[in-house]
Amino acid sequence: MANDTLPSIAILGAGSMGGAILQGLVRSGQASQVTVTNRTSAKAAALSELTGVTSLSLEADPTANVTAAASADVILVGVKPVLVPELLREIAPVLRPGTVLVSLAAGVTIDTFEEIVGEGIAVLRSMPNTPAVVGKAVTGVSAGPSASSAEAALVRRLFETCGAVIELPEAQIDALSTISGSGPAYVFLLIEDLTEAARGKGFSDADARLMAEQTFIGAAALLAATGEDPAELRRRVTSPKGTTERAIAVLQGAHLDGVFAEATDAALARAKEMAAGA
Ligand SMILES: NC(=O)C1=CN([C@@H]2O[C@H](COP(=O)(O)OP(=O)(O)OC[C@H]3O[C@@H](n4cnc5c(N)ncnc54)[C@H](O)[C@@H]3O)[C@@H](O)[C@H]2O)C=CC1
Ligand SMILES: O=C(O)[C@@H]1CCC=N1
Repeated sequence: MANDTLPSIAILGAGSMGGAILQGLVRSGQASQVTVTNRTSAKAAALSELTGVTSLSLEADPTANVTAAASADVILVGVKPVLVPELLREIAPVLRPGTVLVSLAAGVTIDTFEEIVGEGIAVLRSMPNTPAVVGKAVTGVSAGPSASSAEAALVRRLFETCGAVIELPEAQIDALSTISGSGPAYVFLLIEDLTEAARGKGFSDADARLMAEQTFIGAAALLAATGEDPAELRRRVTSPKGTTERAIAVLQGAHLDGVFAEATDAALARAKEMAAGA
């Protein structure tokens, strides 16, 4: 329905994250017009097959970012954090009053955006994650002082095409990033390590992958379908005096909770370094 379609969108730097959002958006059927940019023509070609997507490369057209930004109502900035200021300086001259500018970048503040693009442009900061590809992202969104509540609602709607949205103050977005932004990588690491444990018990690569991966997929689907507390679902696997109990004791003895606290603290410290320009 026309009312459900989103205004025109540009994704500048449609790599792992920008490309995941692109796929979620296209999958939702709510994107009317999306233009994406990448450095190389090969990357651009890979995205040009998607319905309703115009895919440009800097290799073929060095003004691609300016072209894409000039035609969009909402611009997602998906380049690496270190490249953000240069990209903003490049597009600033073609931004129109009412353009909504959304950062995907870790550790780049709304202040940095506003300083470069000036007044009249609504700036919001987001922290999505790659399950956006399948519409199962978690995205944190912080609206800057320049963004109206209608603009914040529009950005929320855009990210809801890719999954769940949490609105939060900018002061908390780096902390959210350490959980859900980076989180898929933690899950994949656990899957890799469980697969390795299966290989170590003599299973073929194919069987080891199947048993580890399908266990994660099945457990996540069970959690989603039942809405039960994970601790309760764990209890249902852990028979008293049984085998799981021994394995859980080892994992808890290794202080997995402390390891996660330490890992997420390290990610948070890195976000602060990045915001300071390191
Ligand atoms: N990968 C992830 O899971 C997440 C990444 N982010 C943020 O997303 C941003 C991008 O990260 P990734 O997607 O992982 O990196 P990536 O390297 O996969 O994607 C960046 C893309 O930008 C393109 N690019 C480089 N220079 C460009 C330019 N001047 N103009 C247009 N395109 C250009 C490259 O072709 C590349 O495809 C970062 O700021 C990161 O902090 C945020 C949340 C999660
Ligand atoms: O690793 C990074 O810096 C980005 C932000 C969260 C996930 N990937």
